[in-house]
This record gives sequence, structure tokens and C-alpha cells, in this order.
Amino acid sequence: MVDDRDLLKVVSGIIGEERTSDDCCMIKVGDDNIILSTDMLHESTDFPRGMTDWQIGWMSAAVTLSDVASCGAVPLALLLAAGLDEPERISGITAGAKDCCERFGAELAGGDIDFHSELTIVTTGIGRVEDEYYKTRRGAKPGDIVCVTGTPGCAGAALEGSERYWKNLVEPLPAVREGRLLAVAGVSSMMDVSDGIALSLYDLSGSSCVGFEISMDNLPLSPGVSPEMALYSGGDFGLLFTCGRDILPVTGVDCTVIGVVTDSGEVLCDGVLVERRGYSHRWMEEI
Ligand SMILES: Nc1ncnc2c1ncn2[C@@H]1O[C@H](COP(=O)(O)OP(=O)(O)O)[C@@H](O)[C@H]1O
Ligand SMILES: Cc1ncc(C[n+]2csc(CCOP(=O)(O)OP(=O)(O)O)c2C)c(N)n1
Ligand SMILES: [Mg+2]
Ligand SMILES: [Mg+2]
Ligand SMILES: [Mg+2]
Repeated sequence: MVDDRDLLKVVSGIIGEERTSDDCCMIKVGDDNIILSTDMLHESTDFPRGMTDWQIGWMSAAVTLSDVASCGAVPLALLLAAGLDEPERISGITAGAKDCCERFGAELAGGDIDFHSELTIVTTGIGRVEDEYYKTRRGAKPGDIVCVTGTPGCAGAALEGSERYWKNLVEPLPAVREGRLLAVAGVSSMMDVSDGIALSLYDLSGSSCVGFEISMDNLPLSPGVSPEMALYSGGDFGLLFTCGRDILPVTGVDCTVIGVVTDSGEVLCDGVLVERRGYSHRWMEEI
């Protein structure tokens, strides 16, 4: 079985690790730092039954604005390419994406339309960030603390049938304001937790060449959300970040310290190795 992270190693061998180890890429244009990110979602793996087309548009915009936010950037614009199984779905999807963009300060500024046997949406986000506020997955240092915003696991709980968290799942809120505030406050590394805390800790560990020691008791849990869900389920779009102890609290950011950065290279929870699993795309074939 291979997953998207295995394939990313292939891509990284061709275009360079630098380009595959962050939520976004950064391109310098004159004095500006332009932030770019793209995501593909499709019906069978990302849009649970019962979602409206408006929510599908909203979620598609939100996942990409979340990546832009995780770099400390201000979102500017979003492009949405829709591979439609039914042509009439375009109106709801576009309205949802536009509403999400407007809520978070971006413009839905273009896209593409084609036929596809399975509804497939690709969103590409563009943002801007100053040198000093640009954040990546690469700055975590041993001795830093590691923190998350919001309450992870709610989207996962909804997938397991908890109706109270349905909106968390289908209308996720990218942490655009929080990402910016944390960047300005001077965190050392940052990413979003779209694929769950466990996988995100491994991603951060790989990019920063550090380890983590977190504690189950520290995980912020909403009612009915198990520590297991908080660690291993995705779709919540909080931010995972590291920083020196002196930086918190950051006014306007609801976050929780879940552990510390170590130099071991291992991701441990209460002294036990965290499983490297979460939300990932898988193929049966070997490569
Ligand atoms: N097929 C690809 N070609 C080039 N770069 C890719 C490809 N897939 C992913 N990447 C890049 O690898 C990085 C990590 O991707 P990913 O783990 O999907 O990030 P995220 O989950 O934050 O969207 C991103 O910067 C992304 O742009
Ligand atoms: C079946 C299902 N599981 C989980 C989710 C929650 N969810 C919504 S978008 C998303 C992440 C999108 O994954 P990916 O395309 O890998 O985006 P990236 O992590 O690369 O930003 C998740 C986990 C969902 N909507 N449906
Ligand atoms: Mg991301
Ligand atoms: Mg993404
Ligand atoms: Mg991705």
C-alpha cells in the first residue's frame, strides 16, 4: 500500500525537498513574498453524504485558505477548478466558495470548468506575507513548546455520527486570523492540521529535524471527542505551531500547549511512540 506521502518523496526527488516540505510555496516577486497552495478534493473521499453544494464550495475554499494562513500570510485570491458530474452543481459550489473567500478576506478570482465522472474540485490560493512573518514547517527547535489552536477531533467525531459537530466537518473555518497573529507574535514553525495532529507532528518533525513529546492529558477535547479522534482524525483545520515559552498567550488566539519539541526525532505521547496515521490518500499498488 502506498499513500500520498510516499508519492511526495518521488516528487521531492524531482523538484527538490524545499518545495514539498511546507503547506505552501513562497515565490519572491520584487519586494513581495507571494504564497501559493493548491488542493484537490473529490466526492468519494472528501464530501460526506448530506453535504450541500454550497458546503462543498465552502469546504474546498477553506482547505486552501487554511494552508495560506499556516504560512502567516494574508490571503488575496482563490481560483477554483470544478470537474463536474452534473452541470447544475456549479452555482451552489461557486456561491459557497465565494462566501468562504469573502469571510476570510480573499477574492474568488477565477478557475476552470470541465466534465468529470466524479465531482472533483481543485482550489488554488494566493497570499502575501512579509519576510519577517513568513512561517514554514522548518523552524521548530528543541526546547520550544508545541501547541494547537481550536479543538481537534470534532470533524472526525462528526464522521463517526456525532451530529453536534456536523458543521465543524462540512463548514470548516480556516484559522486565517490566528495564523497571522501567531506569525506576528513570532512562532518558530507552523502548519495546519488538515490530516490530524499525529500525521502533522510527523510532517513537522521531518521538516524541522526534531521530535515531539506530547501528553494525552493536554489535548484540548470538546465534549464527546476522544483523545484518539483528536490525535488521528483530520478535517479540523486548526494550526499546529511551535514557539518559545515566552510568546504565549497571544491575544486573540485560542490555543493549547500539547507538549515540547525534542531533539530525538521521535514523536511520543506520554512516552509511547505515536502511530504515523491520519487522513491520507492510499493506493493498493506498490511503487
Ligand atoms: N504533485 C505535486 N507536485 C508538486 N508539489 C506537490 C505535489 N503534491 C504536493 N506538493 C507540495 O508538497 C507540499 C506538501 O503537500 P501536502 O502534504 O499535501 O500539504 P498540505 O497537506 O498542507 O496541503 C506542498 O507544498 C505541496 O504544494
Ligand atoms: C471522508 C472524509 N474524511 C475526512 C474529512 C475531513 N476533511 C475535509 S478536507 C480534508 C483534508 C483534505 O485533504 P488533502 O486533500 O490531503 O488536503 P491537504 O491536507 O493536502 O491540505 C479532510 C481530512 C472529510 N471531509 N471526509
Ligand atoms: Mg496544510
Ligand atoms: Mg492543502
Ligand atoms: Mg495537499
